[in-house]
Amino acid sequence: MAYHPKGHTTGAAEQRLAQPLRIAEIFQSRQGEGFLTGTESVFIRVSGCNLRCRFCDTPYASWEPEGPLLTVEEILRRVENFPARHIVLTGGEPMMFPQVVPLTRHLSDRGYHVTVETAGTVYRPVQCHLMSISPKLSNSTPDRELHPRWWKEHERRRHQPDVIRRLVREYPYQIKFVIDRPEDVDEVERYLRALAEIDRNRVLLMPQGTDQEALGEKMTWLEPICQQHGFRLCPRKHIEWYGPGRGK
Ligand SMILES: C[S@@+](CC[C@H](N)C(=O)[O-])C[C@H]1O[C@@H](n2cnc3c(N)ncnc32)[C@H](O)[C@@H]1O
Ligand SMILES: Nc1nc2[nH]cc(C(=O)O)c2c(=O)[nH]1
Ligand code: SF4
Ligand SMILES: [Mg+2]
Repeated sequence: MAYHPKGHTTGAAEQRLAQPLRIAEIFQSRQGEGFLTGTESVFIRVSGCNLRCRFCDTPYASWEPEGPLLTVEEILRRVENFPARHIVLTGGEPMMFPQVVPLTRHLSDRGYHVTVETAGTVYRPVQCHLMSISPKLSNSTPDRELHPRWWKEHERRRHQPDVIRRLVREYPYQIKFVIDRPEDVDEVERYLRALAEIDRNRVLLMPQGTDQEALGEKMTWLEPICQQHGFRLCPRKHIEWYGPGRGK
């Protein structure tokens, strides 16, 4: 137990909540993915992830987490320097960190619309208006020979059906699957059969890729697959608008 200046003690949970968060970047851009595509938003990218996707487009927030440690108060101050009224809390994996609970509460109290981008492996009672879940399929697993430890941890952690069930029960949501090969859609269908509570109208299929060339090639076969299966296509518009790279 730690001494608290107001005269009472604080427990370990309270102490963790007061710890600063590592933040890879805070920037304003247009939401490029999902139901709110096109909406001007402030992106808060938390550094650190419990998974290691082979294709992760933000390795500076997962494989090699970067950025300064900022308190919730400092994050709120920085966010208020931007005009947008929508927030996208992303990462890395924001739901790993208990501080996102007070952060989302303060943002919502200040009138922001809050989207949380998560792989859906950890539950926390955040206060958000859209839970944007991107469950990780088998195509995300890193190479077993190159990364034996992360191969094992990734496989153990990536599929948490009880967390997904709770998130879709408690929040307005969208589900974005990353599709690398046409066969991945069979895995999506098996996934949705096993989690019958997911509404197919809320499912989007997103091509795997970090540049417009790769995304464009995959969309030639993904678009007709989406039509056949009745899923929405999620083209990752920010890459078309701004190109690859950080902070956009
Ligand atoms: C960097 S992740 C951060 C949030 C959370 N860790 C997650 O994976 O949902 C943000 C979004 O980018 C997607 N993503 C990451 N790398 C990608 C890639 N190479 N191609 C397509 N989508 C990708 C994720 O699936 C997720 O929807
Ligand atoms: N423009 C833009 N839209 C996004 N939507 C989700 C993103 C993310 O990295 O979570 C993202 C991003 O990084 N940039
Ligand atoms: S879960 Fe998200 S942030 Fe983590 S490695 Fe996968 S895509 Fe990157
Ligand atoms: Mg992104």
